[in-house]
Amino acid sequence: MSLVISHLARRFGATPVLRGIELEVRQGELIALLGPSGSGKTTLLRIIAGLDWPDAGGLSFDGTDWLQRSAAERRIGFVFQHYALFPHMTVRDNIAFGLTVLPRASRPGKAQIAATVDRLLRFLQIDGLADRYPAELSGGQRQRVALGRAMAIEPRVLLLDEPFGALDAQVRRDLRRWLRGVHDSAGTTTIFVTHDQEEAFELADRVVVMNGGVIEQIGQPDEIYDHPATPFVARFLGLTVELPVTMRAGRAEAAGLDLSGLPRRAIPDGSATLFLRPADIQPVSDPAAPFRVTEIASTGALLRIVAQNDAGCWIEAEVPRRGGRDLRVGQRIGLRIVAGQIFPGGTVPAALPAATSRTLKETRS
Ligand SMILES: Nc1ncnc2c1ncn2[C@@H]1O[C@H](COP(=O)(O)OP(=O)(O)OP(=O)(O)O)[C@@H](O)[C@H]1O
Repeated sequence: MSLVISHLARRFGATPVLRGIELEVRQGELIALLGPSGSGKTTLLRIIAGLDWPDAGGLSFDGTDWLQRSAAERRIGFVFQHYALFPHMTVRDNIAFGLTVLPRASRPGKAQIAATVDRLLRFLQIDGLADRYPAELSGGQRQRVALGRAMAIEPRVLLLDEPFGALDAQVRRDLRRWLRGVHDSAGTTTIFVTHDQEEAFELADRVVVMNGGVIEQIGQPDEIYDHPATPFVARFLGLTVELPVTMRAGRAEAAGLDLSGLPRRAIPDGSATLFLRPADIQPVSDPAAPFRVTEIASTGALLRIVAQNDAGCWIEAEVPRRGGRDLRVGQRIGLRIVAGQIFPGGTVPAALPAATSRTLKETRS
């Protein structure tokens, strides 16, 4: 029983917002749609819910064409960032709502609805709140109730649009763990939208990275984190240092950098760009090296090391505080690169000397 999205396209006026989306979500999976603002995540979710319609493409569930089915017929549970619980109803009545408005033929009896709500209240660990009104709840408690309300109708697919977006960091973390537990025990198929990487990576079985209405990459969190498929995904996931390198027989080379730790890549000879995280750069004391430490700053557990070469270009590395204790401003260092992703072609301005680097921050400013 999977949800299959094929060649889906949607435009608003002349602006394409979804461009050929292909995605299959398996029964019981928890999928995160991750991407910057405006990448089309909510539009995709609304189309799945039956609240909006594509201009082209298909959407089916368990072999049934959902584009021929109304929102109600699809039996979707939807939780929004600011879920408007009914203020004049208790938590219990809010959760029961979806069941009480079902068509008479499929509506359970009163006693059955009460039993379902009781079960959900216990399951979601909010039974102590059953008789409160929404105004008497914290933001996190409200979102738990909102999820209860969405789950009461036993949805085929549960859709969550930035459900924890308005909550503070600690509550978000607690709710994430809680949601993962709820998802696993209930066995629902869940798709949630977020622009928070940490949330997507901690929660999801698979992450779908979107940008400008297309899917840039689909994969398990580790797979995407370690092997971003495109420069966009690399930058989005924090590989913010971009170095021009030259490929020779699958190996990257750049003067002043030790790239021998990187595995061989099937990339044609010629210019390429190495993307990496500041933590992937290890400074090594070397009096003959072209880089000199210009700045050492503490960010708490980490030291941020800025080094500049004789051509005046700089690179930023992050090392654990203990590992960087012997570094001094003015010292010459070699830079050993321990991980990174290489894409063919140069994305750093060609005017930069080949042996140098800048962080994206500088490149963009
Ligand atoms: N009803 C509409 N009419 C016109 N343009 C729209 C409409 N709905 C969305 N858009 C545009 O479509 C694009 C994608 O919007 P969408 O809400 O799907 O993005 P998103 O990735 O969910 O962004 P966010 O994280 O900010 O919610 C945006 O540029 C938005 O302005």
